[in-house]
Amino acid sequence: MSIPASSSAPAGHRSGFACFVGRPNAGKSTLTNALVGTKVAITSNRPQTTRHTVRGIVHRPEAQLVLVDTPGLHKPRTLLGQRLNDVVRATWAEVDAIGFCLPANEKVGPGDRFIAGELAQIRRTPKVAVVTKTDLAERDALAEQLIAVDRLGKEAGFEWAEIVPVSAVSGAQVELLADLLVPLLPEGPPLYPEGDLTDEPEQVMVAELIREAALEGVRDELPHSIAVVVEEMLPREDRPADRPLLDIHANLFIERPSQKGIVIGPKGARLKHVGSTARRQIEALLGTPVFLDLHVKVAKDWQRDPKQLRRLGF
Ligand SMILES: Nc1nc2c(ncn2[C@@H]2O[C@H](COP(=O)(O)OP(=O)(O)OP(=O)(O)O)[C@@H](O)[C@H]2O)c(=O)[nH]1
Repeated sequence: MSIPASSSAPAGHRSGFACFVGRPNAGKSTLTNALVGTKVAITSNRPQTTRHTVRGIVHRPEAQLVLVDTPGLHKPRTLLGQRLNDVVRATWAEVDAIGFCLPANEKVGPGDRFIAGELAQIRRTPKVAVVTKTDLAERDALAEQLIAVDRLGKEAGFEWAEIVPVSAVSGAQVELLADLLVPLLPEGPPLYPEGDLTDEPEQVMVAELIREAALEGVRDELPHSIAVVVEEMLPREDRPADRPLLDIHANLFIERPSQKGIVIGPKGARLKHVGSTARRQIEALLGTPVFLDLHVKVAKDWQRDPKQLRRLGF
C-alpha cells in the first residue's frame, strides 16, 4: 500500500499494514483485539464469522501498525465464498507482512498446508508464523508445534521471517509480536491520526455486532445465512444535550422463511435477546445510549444472487 509523503515524519518512524491469515477459529480476530486493546474485530466461537475487512491500528511512538483482518480462506461453494476468497487474496498482495495463525492446541493439517501453499505464491511479503492459544497447550506440545510449523514453511518452499508463540487470552507475547512486526514495515509517517483504532465505517461495525449477537447459539448451518444491513443511524431529535439517544434501524436478512422461527424464537424471545445483547455492545462501542430497531427479512437465496449480494454490501 502506498505511504503518503510527509516531511513531518519522525526519523526512523515506520508504518504499514499487516494481516492475519489462518484456518477458521485460529484466533485471528482475538489476536487483533489483543494487539489493538479494544474490541474492533468480531470474535465468535463459530468459524467464518469475520466477513468484513476490519482494521485495527496499533499506535507506538516509533511506529504505526495497521491490522487488516480478513475472512478465512476456504473451498468456495457459493458466489459469496468466491468473493470472500478474492478479498483475502487481494489483501495479501497489498500488505507489508502476513501473520499466519496456527493454534498451539491443534495439529498442523491439510487446511494449514493449503494456506501455506497459497502464501508461498506471495513471494515478496514477509510471513510470520504466529502460534496462537499457547495457554491451551502444554510446554512439550508447544515445542512440537513450533517444529511442525517450521517444517510447514519449508515444505511449502519458504522461510518464516519469525515464528512467535502467543496467547491473546493471557496476553503472553502479544507485545513481542508487535515488536517483531514493526521492523517489517517500511519507513514512513503515521497513516492515521493518533487515537484512531479502526477506519471501518461505524455502520459496518454496528452491523457486525448485530450479526455476532444473532449467531450466538443458533444451529451450525445458519451462520452463512445471516446478513445484517444498518439502514439508518440518526440522533433522536428533541433530546436534552445531556440525554442523547441514537436511533438505529437495522434489517437482519435470512435466506428462507423457515429460518425465521430460529432467529425470532418463541414469542420473539430470541430476537429480543439478540437486540438487547447487540444494543449493549453498540453502546459500548459508540459511547452513547442507543435505541435499536431490528427487523427480520427474508432475502431468498441471497448468497447465490449477485444483485442481492451487492445490496447486502458484498
Ligand atoms: N484459550 C484461548 N482461546 C482463544 C485464544 N485466541 C482465541 N481464542 C478462542 O478461539 C475461538 C476463535 O477465535 P477467533 O479470534 O474468533 O478466531 P478467528 O481466526 O478470527 O476465526 P474466524 O473469524 O472464524 O476466521 C474463540 O472462541 C476465541 O475465544 C487464546 O489465546 N486462548
